[in-house]
Amino acid sequence: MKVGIMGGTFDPVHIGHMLAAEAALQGCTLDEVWFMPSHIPPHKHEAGAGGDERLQMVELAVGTNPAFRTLDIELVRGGVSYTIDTIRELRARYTEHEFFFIIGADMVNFLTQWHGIEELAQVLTFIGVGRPGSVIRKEDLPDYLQEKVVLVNMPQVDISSTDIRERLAAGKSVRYMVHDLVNEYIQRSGIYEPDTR
Ligand SMILES: Nc1ncnc2c1ncn2[C@@H]1O[C@H](COP(=O)(O)OP(=O)(O)OP(=O)(O)O)[C@@H](O)[C@H]1O
Ligand SMILES: O=C(O)c1ccc[n+]([C@@H]2O[C@H](COP(=O)([O-])O)[C@@H](O)[C@H]2O)c1
Repeated sequence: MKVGIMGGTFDPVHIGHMLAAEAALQGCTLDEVWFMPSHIPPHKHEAGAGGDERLQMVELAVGTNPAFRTLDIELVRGGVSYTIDTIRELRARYTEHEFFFIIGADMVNFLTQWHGIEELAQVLTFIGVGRPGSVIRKEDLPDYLQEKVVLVNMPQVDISSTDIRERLAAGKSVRYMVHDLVNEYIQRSGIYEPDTR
């Protein structure tokens, strides 16, 4: 089975993530995409919402799509979520699966900075999906990575979790930027309201 791992902080999950996953699923004929919230992301600020909350929002966004599922492996492991540790664990657990890792175009140019990138490039293929404002320079990557990065197009949406958190903090609507059920969850739980943190 061909599985695309969609790793992220998902603070919160938004339609850019869903469109990227769908584009990778279709563009690379994957069987499934597994959405995997990180515990502590390696290269950025710690998440605002807790792991359980981010996982719940991802579960709501994935819904009943039979090709999508959620994976709590990094939240369960704790600590900093290095992809190399995760992929080693997944390959040991699912010996028959072929793994792909889906990333936004903004991340492709920084792949060389990932922990254990040479080992990662041996055991999986990265799928880079277009993201507004990012130019993918595959030719700047070392040879061993160029052949392990596949690019797919997606309908471009200039949305980030940062924008969404800022909009919420300013009391603005994020309707249609996130799945309706995620929007309801955010409103009901108040997780991004400044006074609850
Ligand atoms: N609008 C988008 N289009 C394409 N890919 C995206 C988009 N938003 C996020 N991604 C990709 O999804 C993955 C997970 O992203 P992440 O959870 O960090 O969201 P983010 O919106 O970039 O968050 P933040 O604004 O908090 O940094 C990353 O590979 C990222 O590049
Ligand atoms: O392992 C690494 O060195 C590494 C460095 C940067 C990002 N990642 C992974 O890439 C995914 C997207 O990262 P982010 O920061 O956009 O949430 C997420 O699963 C991270 O754990 C992994």
